Amino acid sequence: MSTKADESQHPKFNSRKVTVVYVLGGPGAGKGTQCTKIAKEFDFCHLSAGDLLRAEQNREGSQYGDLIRTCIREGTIVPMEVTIKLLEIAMSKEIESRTSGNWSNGKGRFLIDGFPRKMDQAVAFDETVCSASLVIHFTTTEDVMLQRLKERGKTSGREDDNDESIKKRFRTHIEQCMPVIQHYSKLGKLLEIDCSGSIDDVYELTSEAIGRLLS
Ligand SMILES: Nc1ncnc2c1ncn2[C@@H]1O[C@H](COP(=O)(O)OP(=O)(O)O)[C@@H](O)[C@H]1O
Ligand SMILES: O=c1ccn([C@@H]2O[C@H](COP(=O)(O)OP(=O)(O)O)[C@@H](O)[C@H]2O)c(=O)[nH]1
Ligand SMILES: [Mg+2]
Repeated sequence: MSTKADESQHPKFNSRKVTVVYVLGGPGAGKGTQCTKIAKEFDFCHLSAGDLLRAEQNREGSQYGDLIRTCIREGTIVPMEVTIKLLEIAMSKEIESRTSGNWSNGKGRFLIDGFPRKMDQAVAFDETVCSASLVIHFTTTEDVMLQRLKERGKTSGREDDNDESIKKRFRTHIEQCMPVIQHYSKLGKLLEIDCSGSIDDVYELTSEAIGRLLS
């Protein structure tokens, strides 16, 4: 994978054709869980930035494997060029592969889960790939997130679902991700959803918001 900038006109996807929803929230808030459900009901493509990074980390021949592994373990943010390129490639592939229904004529709907987590990524993605239509922020306490991560850690096999990494990820969320959330709040694109309740309760609120966006 090369991160060399291409020379096409920016942004790559027109936000009137391609609907992008960023899904943010602290580690363990339930972003992935809600995105999976929304993608099924509303014909969105769910792209988890973390999953794309983990796949790139494990890809034979990747020049970014060690960098990604270190960032994930330390709970820091991988340089934006890497993550943006992975997302852009995944979006292009999905649009090319779908030719009917909501996706005809190069249209598309994407839930971008766990991205952008830092201001530089937010500005660069909006300007060069696609401007987000909506930003969902799942909010709850660190205690709730910690319990969920501990439970997930029993089976996830993730190198960052341990006490030390979790502490660092909480700090990164406050220091790097909260400014992104404030940025979208100022732009009037932010929707905060309390995710303290059950998966079904949170889904009810989330699906209502997506329904409004698409209506
Ligand atoms: N509303 C909820 N109530 C209880 N557990 C939840 C809820 N949402 C998600 N979980 C569980 O918490 C863990 C973290 O959820 P996940 O979707 O992976 O969060 P994130 O992607 O934000 O880190 C998973 O084990 C998931 O099954
Ligand atoms: O845009 C992103 C998204 C994720 N990550 C890294 O990937 C890790 C795991 O992200 P993921 O979204 O999978 O974690 P979750 O919040 O779902 O637990 C983060 O802590 C970061 O180190 C990153 O660098 N940039
Ligand atoms: Mg996740």
